[in-house]
Amino acid sequence: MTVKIAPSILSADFARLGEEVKAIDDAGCDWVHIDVMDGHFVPNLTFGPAIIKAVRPYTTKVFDVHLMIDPAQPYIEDYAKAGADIIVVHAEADKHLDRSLQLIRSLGKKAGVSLNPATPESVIEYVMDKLDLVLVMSVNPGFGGQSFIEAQLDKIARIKTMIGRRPIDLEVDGGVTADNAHKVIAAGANVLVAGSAVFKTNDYAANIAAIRGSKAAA
Ligand SMILES: O=C(CO)[C@@H](O)[C@H](O)COP(=O)(O)O
Ligand SMILES: [Fe+2]
Repeated sequence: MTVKIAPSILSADFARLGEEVKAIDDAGCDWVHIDVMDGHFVPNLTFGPAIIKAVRPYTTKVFDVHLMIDPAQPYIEDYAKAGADIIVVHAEADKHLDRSLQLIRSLGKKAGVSLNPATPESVIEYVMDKLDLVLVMSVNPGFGGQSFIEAQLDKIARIKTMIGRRPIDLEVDGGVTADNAHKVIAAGANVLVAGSAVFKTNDYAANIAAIRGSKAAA
């Protein structure tokens, strides 16, 4: 299975965001992960659609937009127009998840749902046919640089079983590093988000390659 790496630009230099997006593209990333936070669903504030639109010309790679906002539904169209390719809403922030997923697809975008660490996988059982991606949060959302919550490995494996042969990506976000990525992949993930592990040094290509090549310590 080919694993995709989606660097989170939450850890990029915001003063040079366009150049940073180009740099991770040049460094061999697969997708660009964009963390949208509202200071309400999560205790932090980040980008709105205007910033996404501004950095869109710096790469042709997939924009994977992780909406940590409540409510999300009224803003979905704005993020679609700004240049998102995948729009991910949080199950906990959406009273009408089924409707949001339908809306995202009706705008011609891929629809994803994200689950906080304490949220059970059962919330996606009746929307499987409307999903293109499931994002398992392996930290509590809001900040980069936190430690991976090991209990999520079991949830990743359960969701992998639920997905079966459906064409649904299984993305894992939070605390993913070259040291633990192999466990996340073994549990069933095929898309890894990494913020601090990619942007920690200037050699983004080496950092991405290290996550891709992650192996258990001998
Ligand atoms: O959605 C989030 C945080 O809420 C993530 O996308 C983080 O930005 C990942 O950062 P690291 O844990 O990899 O540093
Ligand atoms: Fe994220």
